Amino acid sequence: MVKLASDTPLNFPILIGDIGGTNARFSLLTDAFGEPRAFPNVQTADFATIDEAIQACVLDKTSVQPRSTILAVAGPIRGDEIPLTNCPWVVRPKSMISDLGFETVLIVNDFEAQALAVATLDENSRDAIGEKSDSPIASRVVLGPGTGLGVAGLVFAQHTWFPVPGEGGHIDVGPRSARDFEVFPHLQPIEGRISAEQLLCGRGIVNIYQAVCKADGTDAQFHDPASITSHALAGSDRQCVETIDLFVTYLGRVAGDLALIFMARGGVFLSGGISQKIIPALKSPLFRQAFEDKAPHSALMRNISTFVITHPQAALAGLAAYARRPGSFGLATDGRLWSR
Ligand SMILES: Nc1ncnc2c1ncn2[C@@H]1O[C@H](COP(=O)(O)OP(=O)(O)OP(=O)(O)O)[C@@H](O)[C@H]1O
Repeated sequence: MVKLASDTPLNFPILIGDIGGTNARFSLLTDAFGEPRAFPNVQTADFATIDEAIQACVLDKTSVQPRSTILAVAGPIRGDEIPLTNCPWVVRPKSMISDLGFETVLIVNDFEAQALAVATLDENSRDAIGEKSDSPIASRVVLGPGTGLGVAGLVFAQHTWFPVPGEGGHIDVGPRSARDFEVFPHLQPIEGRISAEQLLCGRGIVNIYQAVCKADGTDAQFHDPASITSHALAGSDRQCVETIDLFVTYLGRVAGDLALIFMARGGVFLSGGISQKIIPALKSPLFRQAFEDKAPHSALMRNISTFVITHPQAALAGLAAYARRPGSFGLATDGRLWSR
C-alpha cells in the first residue's frame, strides 16, 4: 500500500524550505495555527552544504529547535543522497537527523510544492490573464518558466488534492503558423527535437531570439533573457518584441495542451520568475488566443481560467498549507520520508 505523509505525523515545530538552483528560502512553523516565521533568502553559492546553510541561517537565529523538516528540491528524489539540479548541494536526510536534530525529514519535488500552493493560494496571490478569473475546486495545472520549465498537475478527487509531479516540461512543441515554419529551423534543438523547455525558460528566450534574428538575416544584439524581455516590453527592438510575442504564444499553446491533458477546469497557473516579469506581455491577446486555439475543444478552453502566481514565496506557502493539514493532500511519501 502506498504510504501517505498523513500516516506518519510530522511533529511541530516544522522547518519548511524551498531549495532552488540559486536561492534557498526557509520558514518555521511553530504550530498548525500561527503564521510561519520567515528567514532571509539564502544564496546557495554562499554555503558549501545545505546543512551549513540551515545551521547558520535558521538554527543559529532562533531558540526554537524544529522537530521536522519538509524540503522542496529541484531534482529526482531517489535514495539517501539527493543531488540538486543546477546546484552542487547534496541533501542527506540521515545526516540532517543525526547532525541537525530533526526527528523526521520529508523531501518533495519543487513543482509538487508549487502544486500544493496552487491548491491553497487565494485571489490576492494571483493575477488573472484573460477575462475569466474564477478557479473552481477542480483539477489544476501549474507550469513555471525559470531556469528550466517545471510542470505539475493537481488532481482533485475524494475531497483531496493530489499533486502530480512529472516531466511535462520536456514534451515536444511543433511549428504551427507560417512564421513558426520560418523560425523553427533556426532553433537550437536537444538531440534533434524542440522540447517545450528549449523554448520556455530563460535559455529558451535567447534560443527564440537568436532564431528570429537568423530568420530575419540580422545579427543578434542581446545575449541574456532579461535584456530581451526589457527591450520587448519597452517596444525598443523589433526582434525582441517578436521573441516575447512568440514566447507567450508557445507558453499559451503548451499551457492549453496541459489543461486538456488534466481537464484542468480549476485553472492553469503560471509560476517561476519569468512569468511575474512579463505580465504585460502575457495580458496581450496572444497568450489566451493560443491557449484557447484547441479545436474541437475551444469552447471548453474559453471556460478555463489562467493566472500568474504573484505570491513571492508560493512554494513555501504550499508547503506550510500541507504541514498544517497533511490529511487534505494525497502526497505519497514512499522513499521520501526519513525518521529517527
Ligand atoms: N527580466 C527577466 N526576463 C526574462 N528572464 C529573466 C529575467 N530575469 C531573469 N530571467 C531568467 O530567469 C531564469 C531564472 O528564473 P527563476 O528566477 O524562476 O529561477 P529558478 O530556477 O526558480 O530559481 P531558483 O532555482 O533559484 O529557485 C534565468 O534563466 C534568468 O536568466
